[in-house]
Amino acid sequence: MPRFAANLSMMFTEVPFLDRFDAAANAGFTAVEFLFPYDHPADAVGERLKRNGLTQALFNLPPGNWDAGEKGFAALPERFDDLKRSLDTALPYAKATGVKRLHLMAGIADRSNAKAVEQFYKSVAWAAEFFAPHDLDVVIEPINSRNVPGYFLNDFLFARDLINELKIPNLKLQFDIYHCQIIHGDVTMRLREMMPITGHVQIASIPSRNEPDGEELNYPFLFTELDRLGYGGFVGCEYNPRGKTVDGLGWFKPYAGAQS
Ligand SMILES: O=C(O)C(=O)CO
Repeated sequence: MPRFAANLSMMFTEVPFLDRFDAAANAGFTAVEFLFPYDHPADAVGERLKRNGLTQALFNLPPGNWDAGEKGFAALPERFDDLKRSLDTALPYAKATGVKRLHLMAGIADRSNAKAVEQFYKSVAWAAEFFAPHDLDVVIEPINSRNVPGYFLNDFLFARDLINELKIPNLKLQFDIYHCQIIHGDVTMRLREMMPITGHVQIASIPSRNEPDGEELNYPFLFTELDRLGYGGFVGCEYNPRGKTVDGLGWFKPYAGAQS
């Protein structure tokens, strides 16, 4: 049965960030993920996690100025120094939370620009090698162009080829089923193909990005498929609740008893 991680950047936003750990644990989650913890001291984040007996499944490396539209630097040659600094910033948070994987964001850049492609390969390899001695994986995630216009990494096949080409053991794919369905469709066949390189999975309904309980995809089927494929990682609930977070957890009830 999949082990679900509540995404605390999108779920439980009824309460302040640090209180969302308590809320997720009270709702039956044993793991959490979020986008960025950097507004809070690493120790405070680690303390909330441990107090609630939660596992940190994932978080993102610093993206630059998110509110100004920055979405990471990995494909931006002129921001390589910022990228290197972002790895140092994330490390204390990784240590405080015990997380085992970090999402490296690509940034807004044109994939037909050879310099951006070259820089992305370089940054990805640099980050993976930086984190390897700390027993941390780096994951890269294709994101659909409707949610993030201009995002460099908007193609699962490009990500797959890069991972297979670089052959860096701690470099993996973040397979967000929501993005895959919007970009390519044929989600089950792509999960089957890409499972060997997948380090993290995320979910949301399509097209609304709400609870995974209806709309375009049959999630109970996909959860069984993840089990059948032997996926032992986390399934991040990266969705915007339609109303109050707890009111939308009907989909989670059949799985809540088996989350330890
Ligand atoms: O936008 C997304 O899907 C993300 O996971 C950003 O990290």
